[in-house]
Amino acid sequence: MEKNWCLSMPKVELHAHLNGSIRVSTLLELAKSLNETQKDAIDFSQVEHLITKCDLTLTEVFQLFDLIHNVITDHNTVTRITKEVIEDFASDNVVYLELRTTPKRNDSIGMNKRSYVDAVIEGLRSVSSVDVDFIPKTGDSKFLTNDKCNGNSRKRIIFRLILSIDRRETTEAAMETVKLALEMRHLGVVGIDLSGNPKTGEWTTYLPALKFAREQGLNVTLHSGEIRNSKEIKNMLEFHPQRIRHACYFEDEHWRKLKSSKIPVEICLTSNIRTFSVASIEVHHFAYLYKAKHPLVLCTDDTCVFNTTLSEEYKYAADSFGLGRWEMFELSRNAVEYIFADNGVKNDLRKYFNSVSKNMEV
Ligand SMILES: CNc1ncnc2c1ncn2[C@@H]1O[C@H](COP(=O)(O)O)[C@@H](O)[C@H]1O
Ligand SMILES: [Zn+2]
Repeated sequence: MEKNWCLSMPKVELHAHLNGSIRVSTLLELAKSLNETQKDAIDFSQVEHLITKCDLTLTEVFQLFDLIHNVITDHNTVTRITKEVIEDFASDNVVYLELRTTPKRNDSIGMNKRSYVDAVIEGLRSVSSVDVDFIPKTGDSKFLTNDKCNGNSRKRIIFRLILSIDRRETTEAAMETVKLALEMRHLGVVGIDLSGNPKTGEWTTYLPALKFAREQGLNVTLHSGEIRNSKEIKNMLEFHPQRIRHACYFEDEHWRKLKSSKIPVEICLTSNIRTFSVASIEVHHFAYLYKAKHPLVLCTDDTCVFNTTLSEEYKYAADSFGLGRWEMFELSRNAVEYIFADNGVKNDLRKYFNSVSKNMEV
């Protein structure tokens, strides 16, 4: 058996935040240079400290996000980190990537939500080491079949974007994000996410925007159950989003509702363990849901913040729950059923996974 089969296996990533997935070397380089030019703008030693810390409380995770956001302030940097994040996922053999990011404003440099997302799209266009398929097409694209050009086959990745609403935002700002997502559907925006510090704000603030998104045919995914909040979890499940993330603090009533609803769960093992949202890997709900054959997708959340990759998440699950190469391949293949891209992309991916499945049998 190949040594690093989790790496060579094709994978589908459905839950990764752009700014949380910035390359560590890039973050340190940018933070250092900002610290040298504007001493008061950032505390470099704090970035270094948090980035190398093994366990981070949720409060520290959100402190780190604030530091990252202090560094990533202009369009060119947004473009650069997007390009690098895609290159990194492609090297990890991710063949379909749904990246999410919160559109931001920075009035001092004329950045608005639209220009922020334009800078992300510019990042997709600027990737040269792999082919990035982000424009939705009609019909079968056969995108993942190897295109032999002068004897060289190029690596390809299918990419779709989800726009996030941060729990610090207002109803109006959330609505602006949804309208932007609708305007940018032709550029591969497929859904809306509600994320941000779970200790902040009320999710009902965003209900009008989330309902509007759904009415207009956008997919919705919610961060739910990252902290104990029984009423919010119950109401989120009743909203019936297309996917849900975390599910750490679910109670019996929530599990029953989740299982009968068949809402797929985006599972980020390292993120849950490192933030103490789950006490230990032995009691992680992955095992419970996997046994119940509930729809599941393994994801990274924030590769930079949690110092992980999708291959490492696969290895972690395989080692922790005694799953073999074929079971992990099936987990990856099943994720195709829960992507937000259209049926054309789904069919392409199904065919692709079928074509490589014989290499995965032990
Ligand atoms: C650890 N678990 C988590 N729980 C909740 N929200 C999270 C998160 N990890 C990331 N984010 C959300 O994603 C933003 C960073 O990426 P973008 O600036 O949008 O690209 C964070 O500020 C937070 O709102
Ligand atoms: Zn997340």
